[in-house]
Amino acid sequence: MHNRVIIALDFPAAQMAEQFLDHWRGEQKPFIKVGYQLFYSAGPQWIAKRKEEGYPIFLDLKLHDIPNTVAKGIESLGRLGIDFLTIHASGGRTMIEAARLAAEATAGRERMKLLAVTQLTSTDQQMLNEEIGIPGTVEECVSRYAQFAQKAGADGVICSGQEVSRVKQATSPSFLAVTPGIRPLGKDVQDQKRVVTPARAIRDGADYLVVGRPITRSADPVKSFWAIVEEIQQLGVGFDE
Ligand SMILES: O=C(O)c1cc(=O)[nH]c(=O)n1[C@@H]1O[C@H](COP(=O)(O)O)[C@@H](O)[C@H]1O
Repeated sequence: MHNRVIIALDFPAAQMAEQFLDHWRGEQKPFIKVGYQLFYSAGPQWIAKRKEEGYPIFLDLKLHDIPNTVAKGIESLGRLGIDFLTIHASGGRTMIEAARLAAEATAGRERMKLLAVTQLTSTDQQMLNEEIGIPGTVEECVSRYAQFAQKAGADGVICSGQEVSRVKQATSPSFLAVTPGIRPLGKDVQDQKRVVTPARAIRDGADYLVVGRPITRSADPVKSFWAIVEEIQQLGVGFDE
């Protein structure tokens, strides 16, 4: 169950990320997400090393470009052995298809899973309609993106916990729903807009939670991590681990 909570390692440098991971010494290795802040400074070899040490890795690069460029980028990442990779659903069907083919072509023992970002959890209804220019509700947009992302070959989506049940209805139970924008009760929402608690996200069908600052900025990160794991464990939802 602890691998259902993915820790966003949003740190500026390798050394800081390593110091943070030292808190887990002697504990089971957590599922870690490396975003581009850390990736750009620490580099691909840092990821390969963590993978060798046994960390499950979610590389969050949110690729969004013409199909050929995304495919070539994925080919370059192929040898790192990452478990999850993000691409933007708004790149369209052919971009996602090209990403899938590249992920298959570079797969070792296990193929990386491609997660299509639907609408960022920092986007609210008004921003979607007035700034981004997409009509309709956030839920409608997210479930439409999830449907075409599934048809194009994505393994799942990134969405907020607010849309997760609708995404599962629009796709299938095995299509992954990975939800950032998680805030335990009483925690500061910061720049996030569509937030839910860990329990609500899992109850509504999320497969994985992505949690950054509520753990990384905690005075006791391991305790904060386990508090979230316990909150979802209490729901008694069965996952195949
Ligand atoms: O792709 C992501 O992981 C992502 C998508 C999204 O819509 N919203 C979102 O917050 N994220 C990431 O999830 C993490 C959330 O961090 P906290 O807000 O600190 O919990 C960050 O690393 C974001 O980059």
